Amino acid sequence: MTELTLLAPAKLNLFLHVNGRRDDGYHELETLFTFLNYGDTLHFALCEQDHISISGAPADIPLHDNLIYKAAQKLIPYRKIQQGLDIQLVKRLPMGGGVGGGSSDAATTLLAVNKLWQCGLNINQLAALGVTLGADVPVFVRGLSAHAQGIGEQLKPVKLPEKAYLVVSPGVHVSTAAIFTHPDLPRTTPKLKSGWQLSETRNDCEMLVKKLYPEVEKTLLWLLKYAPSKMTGTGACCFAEFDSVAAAERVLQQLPANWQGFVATSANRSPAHTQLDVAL
Ligand SMILES: C[C@](O)(CO)[C@H](O)COP(=O)(O)OP(=O)(O)OC[C@H]1O[C@@H](n2ccc(N)nc2=O)[C@H](O)[C@@H]1O
Ligand SMILES: Nc1ncnc2c1ncn2[C@@H]1O[C@H](COP(=O)(O)OP(=O)(O)OP(=O)(O)O)[C@@H](O)[C@H]1O
Repeated sequence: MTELTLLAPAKLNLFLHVNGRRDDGYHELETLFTFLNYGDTLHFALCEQDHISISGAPADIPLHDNLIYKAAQKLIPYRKIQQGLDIQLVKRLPMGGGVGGGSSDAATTLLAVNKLWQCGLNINQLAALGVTLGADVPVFVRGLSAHAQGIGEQLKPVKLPEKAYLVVSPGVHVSTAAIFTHPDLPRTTPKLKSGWQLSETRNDCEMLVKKLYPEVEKTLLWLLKYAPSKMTGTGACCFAEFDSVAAAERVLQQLPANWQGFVATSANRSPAHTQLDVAL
């Protein structure tokens, strides 16, 4: 195999509870991850030059800071093929949107490059490399919708009803680090007890982000007119849940002009994994 094209799907946090702060500054979380059949596309090709090049990346991310580059670098010690990589990125996911775009790009890179360079690492090894790149990377590497604890890396796969989602990006960039270091973030939600229901959950970051970014509050108020809605991750994107793609599309048609949105179905298995199975 010399080339691979894979999706780097979006994730949604169907809820996000902050249970406490650890000594290293990271937060103990409880969250429910699902994947969407929508995301960035990454094309990987082996090349003769021993380099890693990326085309199509947003201009404001220097090559060495790109999580795609960092993920490929992690695999260099394991490669069996002395060839470089030319990577093409089609960026669709809003950055700093809470849909995990950078983390998903990193995970898709680990999955694809592990094959192209014949590294032979298993999923546990790739997830362990992934968490050094970001707390959200392991769920994308493992590729199963999951209930997560720890910093988001302790994953228990769960089967969720597959729904249609309208995801709206209010056009503001929220820094995950800024939210997690803010003094007003609530950090004391108790762990859910067994038998918990989604109706008893929420996104603990939502109130603070709405206060700091009025556009996020406006977006949620607008979506709530049509369907149950929440913010994902630390924002800024918000999502509304529908029983059909057609119902979600009807609301997308009415989206105010200054907001971006997309409709996608959820998936219990990451589309990157499904595509990888087909390619192998
Ligand atoms: C909020 C979520 O999107 C929920 O899925 C993730 O937990 C964030 O995952 P991520 O973007 O991959 O996070 P990282 O790149 O590891 O960290 C970004 C910033 O968020 C903080 N952070 C992240 C995850 C976590 N459990 N506690 C934290 O306090 C980190 O200190 C860091 O300053
Ligand atoms: N390939 C990449 N795609 C997007 N962002 C990247 C990438 N590489 C590095 N980054 C950096 O990571 C930051 C966070 O990007 P990302 O889109 O993952 O945010 P997010 O959706 O809020 O993530 P999360 O939900 O995991 O908090 C960006 O602001 C950017 O500086």
